[in-house]
Amino acid sequence: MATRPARDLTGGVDDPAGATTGAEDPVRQTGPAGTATGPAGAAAVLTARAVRRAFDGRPVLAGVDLTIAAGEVVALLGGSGSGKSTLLRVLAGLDADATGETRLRGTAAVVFQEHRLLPWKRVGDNVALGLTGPDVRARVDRALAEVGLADRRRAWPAELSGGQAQRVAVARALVREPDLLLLDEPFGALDALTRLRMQSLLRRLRAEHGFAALLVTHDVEEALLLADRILLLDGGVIAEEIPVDLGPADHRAERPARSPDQPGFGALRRRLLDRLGVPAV
Ligand SMILES: Nc1ncnc2c1ncn2[C@@H]1O[C@H](COP(=O)(O)OP(=O)(O)OP(=O)(O)O)[C@@H](O)[C@H]1O
Repeated sequence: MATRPARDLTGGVDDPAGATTGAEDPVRQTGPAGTATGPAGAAAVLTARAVRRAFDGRPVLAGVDLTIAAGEVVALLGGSGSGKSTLLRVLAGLDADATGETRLRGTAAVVFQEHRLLPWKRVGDNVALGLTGPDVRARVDRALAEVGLADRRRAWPAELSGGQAQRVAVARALVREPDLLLLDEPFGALDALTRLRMQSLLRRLRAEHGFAALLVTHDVEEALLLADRILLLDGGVIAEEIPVDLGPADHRAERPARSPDQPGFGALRRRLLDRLGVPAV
């Protein structure tokens, strides 16, 4: 039984700028989230219950439950093939074959590891895809300025570096003023320095816009620096929930408020790596 989703999911796979979930989607998507609350007592921006997905009869998601509070940054960790991307696609409304229930309050936008820009459209037109209204140009300009690319509106995607293209992908998500950003390894393909810059950009944008985020990452350190909470996906379920008890991530700060050198960081890092089966070196 499907209900019409009260959500506007954009930046998706099939239509990078305008993917909205269909009414036929068997994941029951309802909204608004009503009285559901997240762990901190804040209203939930996303609630998922009993999400299941199998491929060729093999269950990958076997009853995932999760809640993300408004403004909360949650990292999703798990071994390779544990189903992180599958879960993110389901939550984004991009998987018609999953079952369960998701509730989104507001708007979500997705950023993938690959920028997924349309090569035949200029940067500004990529960001504007699917938007309507008299102020589209102004919104696009603002979003590009926020990611530091105000001067690249008329560039072609092929003229951009990997990091710049990923910034455009972030602008394309941002311009939709999302309540929730779904990030699937968004910096995974970037070199280490660019990755740090993108993490810093994400922190600044999060501070300015207050969106919640679900960040799929392989990088335990990235999760510990950015997230309020870490979810571990294992055996098709959220096997563990780890509050990041290292002080607030404070996304407003110029520099990361947390550091790998601070007390407790190493122990938490080791615990997560152990949990992921990564041997100590
Ligand atoms: N379209 C598909 N058809 C068949 N199997 C799939 C499909 N998509 C994902 N799978 C399988 O589901 C499992 C989970 O894949 P998924 O990409 O969600 O894992 P992941 O945790 O994101 O992995 P990684 O960390 O390596 O990116 C894998 O075994 C994968 O082969």
